[in-house]
Amino acid sequence: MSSAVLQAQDVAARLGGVPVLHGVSLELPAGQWLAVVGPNGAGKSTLLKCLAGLLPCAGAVRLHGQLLASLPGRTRARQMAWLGQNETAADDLTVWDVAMLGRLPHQGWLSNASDADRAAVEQALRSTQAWDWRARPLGELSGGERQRVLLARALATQADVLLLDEPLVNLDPPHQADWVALVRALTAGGSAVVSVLHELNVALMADALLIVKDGRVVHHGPCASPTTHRALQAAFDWRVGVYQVKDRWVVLPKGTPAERNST
Ligand SMILES: Nc1ncnc2c1ncn2[C@@H]1O[C@H](COP(=O)(O)OP(=O)(O)OP(=O)(O)O)[C@@H](O)[C@H]1O
Repeated sequence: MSSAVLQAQDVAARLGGVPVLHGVSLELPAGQWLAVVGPNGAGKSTLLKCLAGLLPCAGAVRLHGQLLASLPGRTRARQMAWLGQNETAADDLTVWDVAMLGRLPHQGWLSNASDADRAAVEQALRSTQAWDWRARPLGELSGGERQRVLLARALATQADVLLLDEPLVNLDPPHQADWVALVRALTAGGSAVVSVLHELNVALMADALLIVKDGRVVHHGPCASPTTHRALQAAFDWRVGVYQVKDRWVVLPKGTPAERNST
């Protein structure tokens, strides 16, 4: 029996009748941060939606060992939180109410929010520094502020698996750093996080990198491994370089053919 909190076996998906994901398998242990990277159109968001059970797919996805398809919707929503790409949310809802949406899987039909719900929402809003805006309508916020509120909604669920599609969109560098610290705190507490990221420098701070290209996993390995770095450069047609700066790995675009030919 696998100890993975999330497991995908031979997952394949079609969009508009076109196959876009082919035979993806992965295992995510508790306490791990997995970054999913790859070129535009590679199938990263499609994979994340399949893992979340938001898109019909072939193969099997298991959450805590149970087939996702066999889990009641509320159970699944309590165990797995979701932040989608370009999410729309009702702009006239207050920040507080948007974050409270993350508590819906915990609430009874038509029942009021409990003390536990309110405490979870406060903690989530404070952890993304969105607490001060709690009475403001979502529609009044900037792109980055809005993203932090939507992240708080996912955190308020207190799920132990978080699936986040481009969570850093619109976040300035200090808030990207805060996001990394938040993810580290979550994984230290035993949660597992899967994040689709275009910010490769941040992705290389994860525990493991899943590189997707043309709908297939071309590499899955530790972020510090030279094999992973080579696979990352290959996935981007050697148009990026991976360099060590102090104790970090950074990725830089290679502009000219001469740069591309250099190591
Ligand atoms: N409704 C659709 N019908 C056909 N193809 C689609 C449809 N929606 C998406 N696709 C295609 O599926 C592929 C995978 O899309 P997906 O959004 O998963 O890629 P991605 O890796 O997340 O891309 P990006 O980095 O640009 O966000 C793309 O080639 C996209 O054009």
